[in-house]
Amino acid sequence: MYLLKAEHSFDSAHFLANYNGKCRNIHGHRWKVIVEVQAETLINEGQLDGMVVDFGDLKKDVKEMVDHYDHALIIQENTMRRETLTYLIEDGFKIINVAFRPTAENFAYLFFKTMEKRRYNVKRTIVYETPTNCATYEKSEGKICIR
Ligand SMILES: Nc1nc2c(c(=O)[nH]1)N=C([C@H](O)[C@H](O)COP(=O)(O)OP(=O)(O)OP(=O)(O)O)CN2
Ligand SMILES: [Zn+2]
Repeated sequence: MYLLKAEHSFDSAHFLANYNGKCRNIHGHRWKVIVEVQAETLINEGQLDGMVVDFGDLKKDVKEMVDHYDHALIIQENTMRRETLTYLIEDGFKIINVAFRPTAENFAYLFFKTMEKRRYNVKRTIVYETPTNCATYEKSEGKICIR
């Protein structure tokens, strides 16, 4: 099995609503995202001969995906007063509403699914929220139950 990795980072702020601790406050991270794609065989012709996928294409797609969140305030829907949100938007802040709690786990899942939609055979995605905290999402091996 061949495994390729691409990595990109973005800076953004978030907060965890209904969290009993310091992370309930708006705070920022440099999020590091690692995407691993896999293949059993290599392409054996043309420009991509000997490759799973061109690193350049993979890196470009990972960058494009994460750049959307760069220098934004990421807010879970309905966790901020409508007026506050309106003022922030009116004052020109980059706000991204998400339907999920913005945890490393949920971002790992989101990035996994996004890369799958882009037709990559994704093995796993890893999201570092801090240099030492990361969450991984990976396809679990299908279990066959024989009775
Ligand atoms: N399983 C998860 N737990 C937490 C998440 C998460 O995404 N998944 N996120 C947070 C907060 O966003 C927080 O920013 C990170 O927590 P923490 O480890 O406290 O980060 P610090 O680097 O600030 O820790 P210090 O050791 O105090 O420096 C919380 N939990
Ligand atoms: Zn955080």
